[in-house]
Amino acid sequence: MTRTVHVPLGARAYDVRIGADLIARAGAEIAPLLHRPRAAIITDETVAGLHLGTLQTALRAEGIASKALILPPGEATKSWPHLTRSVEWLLDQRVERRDIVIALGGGVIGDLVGFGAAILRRGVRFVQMPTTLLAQVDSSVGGKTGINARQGKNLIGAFHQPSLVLADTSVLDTLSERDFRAGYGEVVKYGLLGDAEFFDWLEANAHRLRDDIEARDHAVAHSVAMKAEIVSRDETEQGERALLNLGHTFGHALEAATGYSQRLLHGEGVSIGCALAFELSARMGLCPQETPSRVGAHLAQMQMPAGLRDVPGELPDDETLIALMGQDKKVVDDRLRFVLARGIGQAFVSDAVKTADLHAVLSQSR
Ligand SMILES: NC(=O)c1ccc[n+]([C@@H]2O[C@H](COP(=O)([O-])OP(=O)(O)OC[C@H]3O[C@@H](n4cnc5c(N)ncnc54)[C@H](O)[C@@H]3O)[C@@H](O)[C@H]2O)c1
Ligand SMILES: O=C(O)C(=O)C[C@@H](O)[C@H](O)[C@H](O)COP(=O)(O)O
Ligand SMILES: [Zn+2]
Repeated sequence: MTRTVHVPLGARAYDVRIGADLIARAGAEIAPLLHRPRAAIITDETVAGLHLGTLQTALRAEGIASKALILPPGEATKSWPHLTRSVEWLLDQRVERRDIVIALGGGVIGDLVGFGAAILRRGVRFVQMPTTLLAQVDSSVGGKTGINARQGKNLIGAFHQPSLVLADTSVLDTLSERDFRAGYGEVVKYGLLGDAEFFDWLEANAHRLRDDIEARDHAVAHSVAMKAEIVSRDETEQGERALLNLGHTFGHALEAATGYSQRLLHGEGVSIGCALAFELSARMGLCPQETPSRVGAHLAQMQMPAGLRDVPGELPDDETLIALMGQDKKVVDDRLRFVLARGIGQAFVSDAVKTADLHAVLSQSR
């Protein structure tokens, strides 16, 4: 069964199609968007080895010719050199303003290619074909695109909505345990930020997501529907959309501190960040201590990292981590703003965090 979530953004509205074997049906899904029968695909080496052939065959079956650029896998690819390489390759392919670029891969490829599409000839359309759990529940939807800087995560980018998202949930079978688990960090985030019932469901069912396609499709579709609702009300993060950043002030600082390396994946940073945001909320008297304990118990049950102690190797001191948080895009007038919570599913944005509480939460988790 294929589920469809519509993202109602007026002239930039699009569908997110979710279900098994969508890559094999991609030609028919994409053909109506094309003005001429050709498409440029950008992907990474791992995904190319596993799924590019299926995509190109599906396009060919509909008479669509395609060329592919294959980039190295990993967070380091979300950087200037690979942006330059991608955009220059697209220009070499003579991709025109009415053509379509396909991003086939995880959040790294989606963010990079989406940004490339945003700036190519001042904006060409693109299709997200997310192949990780993280990309299917989060990064392929909502139009945040960009690359990392030495100074911080996603600091160079643009809002550029895709024209279509095809989330083939069967491709998650080939994902490593670690990447699947990291993606779960963004799934659990939705329950924690705004849907206590979904968190209850995850407590009971999350262990089934890896092997049970029905449970997986439900979790992906529910997450995407939540994101679509928030994004449709606040496309460019003037307010409510910041809730989707739960856990990210901590997580992004940790990713920068570990050099965007395999030491800490984005979803792992988000998992740690969510745990710390709830600890901070309890310390500030916003919610009872039982709430972070419940969050921590679920993360432990799912074998998710939940503290600084779970990051392998040395981390910088608290001052350095807090300085890294200073580059967060939620900062206003030099003041950090955190997503905190009054309970599970009751997140809000606050600029009232005392540095002493921040230090206490960070050092307690080392
Ligand atoms: N734009 C947004 O709204 C948004 C939201 C969340 C995260 N992000 C960004 O997403 C990125 C993380 O994305 P990610 O976790 O998907 O990482 P990723 O793109 O690096 O993918 C993780 C790994 O899985 C491999 N892979 C991908 N699909 C596979 C498959 N089906 N089978 C086997 N291996 C596969 C990749 O090659 C890679 O090695 C971060 O840069 C983060 O900042 C963006
Ligand atoms: O879509 C959003 O909005 C999010 O915040 C989703 C996050 O999971 C994602 O990691 C996003 O890229 C972070 O945004 P940023 O503005 O803090 O870079
Ligand atoms: Zn994220």
